[in-house]
This record gives sequence, structure tokens and C-alpha cells, in this order.
Amino acid sequence: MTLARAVEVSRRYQTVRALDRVSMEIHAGELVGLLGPNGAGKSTLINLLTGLRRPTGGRVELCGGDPRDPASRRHLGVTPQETGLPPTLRVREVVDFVAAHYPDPIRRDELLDRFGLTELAKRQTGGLSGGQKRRLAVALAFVGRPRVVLLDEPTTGLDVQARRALWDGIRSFHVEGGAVLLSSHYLEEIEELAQRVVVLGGGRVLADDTVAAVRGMVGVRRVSLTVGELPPLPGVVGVKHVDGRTHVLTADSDAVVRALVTGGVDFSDLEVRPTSLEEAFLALTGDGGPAVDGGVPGEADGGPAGAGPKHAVAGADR
Ligand SMILES: Nc1ncnc2c1ncn2[C@@H]1O[C@H](COP(=O)(O)OP(=O)(O)OP(=O)(O)O)[C@@H](O)[C@H]1O
Repeated sequence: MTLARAVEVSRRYQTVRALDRVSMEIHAGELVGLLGPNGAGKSTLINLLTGLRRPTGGRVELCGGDPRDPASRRHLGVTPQETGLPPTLRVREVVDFVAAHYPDPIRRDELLDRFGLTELAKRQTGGLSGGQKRRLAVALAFVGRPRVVLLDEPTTGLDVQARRALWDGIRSFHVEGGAVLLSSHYLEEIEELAQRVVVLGGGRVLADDTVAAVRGMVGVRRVSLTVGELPPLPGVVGVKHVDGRTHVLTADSDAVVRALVTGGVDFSDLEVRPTSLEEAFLALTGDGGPAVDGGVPGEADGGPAGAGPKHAVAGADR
């Protein structure tokens, strides 16, 4: 069953084309990652699916209807990118307030426990840390026992522990059959949680597949070595220098190794391995990409030439 759908959806803001004929679906029970650099169109897509904005082309559906119709949103839970909480209310009061809007809300204690908020139940939200507020804001999306939850960068600004607490809450909802769309700059997060990943870039869907398949599509490998100057090498997508090691991202690791050997390059400790999703992402989008958590910021030297997404829906340059 399809719970949310975008069909050839476009959205313009004056001269900015935020989304350009985007099609994607979220089915019951799926946990889908929405990945893309700043300005890719992630929030715009979520805003269209939640009925906050209208598409300028194409159509969106939520639970079989128009998301702008309140009846379609009855089974929806959302946490937008920015939220506000009434500062004088206590955590448990905020949960009760939101729960009062639903016919069959989740028990407050259960919700707080799922999201690691039990200890904070009696605290006024104005006194919570930024990360604690964010966890509460995300937990509130689940109060009404939704069928589908859309989370716009739920863990931005959270430390590792808080992020894990949130992941646990999201996972427990998913295990019980709930569908989730979660946008993120954190590729490790998508890898950790999602079955499917939709990669957006420049308002277009660059790929829509399993995490493993997206990595496979890019086909980029990382050749790591200790070396001085590098000669020109075939199929190189990017070069990084980290702690005295040189990491070459390439579409053809065999050709790179052959070129190193035949070119008489003085190198040591050569290692070839598959890319992380982060690297796949950089190769798909062909730019520096977003700030990534715990990873090396984008240092791709060039576009995806030679390593372009073989089966991606659309090239980044279109
Ligand atoms: N209200 C608006 N008015 C004008 N332009 C907008 C508006 N909202 C978004 N945009 C533009 O549309 C494009 C897509 O923005 P969007 O916020 O959807 O991207 P995003 O992928 O969510 O980015 P981020 O990761 O930075 O949140 C950007 O170029 C942005 O500047």
C-alpha cells in the first residue's frame, strides 16, 4: 500500500526550481532515507507531502488523498526542520497536549521511554538543551500512532548518544509496521536505519534504490596509499589527503593500480576497498555535498565524469 506519493512533482519559488519532476513513493512499513546536499529540495518535498505547500507541477498524494485535506493527514506524523515548544510547559504536559488531539494516542510513559525522555518528563521545555528539545519534537510526531512519519533532518545537532536514542525510537515504530521518510545529511544515519534511499540533487531524483544498490551504482572504489606526488590517473572522481595517506576515489581501481605500477610511482601500503555511502553520495552529486558527521567533508576534485551514476535516474548535471 502506498502511503505517500509524488508524481512528476515540480516546485518553483520565483526563479528557483526547488524540485524538478520528482517522482517517488513511500509504502506501508518502509523506512526510506532522503539524502541530499543543502538546497537539494528535501524540505520542499516533505512540505509538499505534508500539505504545507502546493506543487507548481505534478501531484502529491498522502494516504490516498490530497495532503492539503485534513482527512488525509489523520495518519501522518511530522517533525519539520524547525520546531518550537512552549517554554513553560513541562515535557509530559507537551506530550499530553499533543495527545489530546488524537483519538488513540500512544501512552505518554511509553513514548517517553521509547525516545529516552523519561528522566526529563517533569522538566519545563524552556530549560531543555537543544538536543533534548529536538528529541522531544521528534517524539511528538509519533504520539497519534501515525501510519507514516516524515522527519526533516531529525538528528541535526544531536550528539551521538542522543542520536542513538532517537534512532531507537524511530526503529521501534518501524518494527511495529510504521512507515518513515527521514531526510538527513548523515549518511551513516541512512545506512543505519533505512532500507531504501532516495538521493536528491538539484531538485531531481538522482537515485532511488537500496543503500547497497546506490553504492553499487556508483561503483566508486577507494584506493588508499602512502605516496608523494600523484601522476594523472584514469577515472578519478576525487582525491583526499588524510593523516599522511592519499585516498583516490575512482571508477576503475584496477586501471589506477596499473597506472601507479607502470608509471613507476613510489608508493607503499596500497589498499583498495569499496566506498562508504558518503563517498557514493559525493560521486552521485558530483559536488562537495553536505557537512557530514564523523566523516571527511567533501573533497571531490571533479564531477562524476567517468564514474557517473550508471543506473541513477538522472545525472547530477541535468
Ligand atoms: N520559501 C522559499 N522561497 C524561495 N526559495 C526557497 C524557499 N524554500 C526553499 N527555497 C529554495 O529551494 C531550494 C531547495 O530548498 P530546500 O530547503 O527544499 O532544500 P533542502 O534539501 O531541504 O536543503 P537543506 O539540507 O539545506 O535543508 C533551495 O535553493 C532553496 O533556497
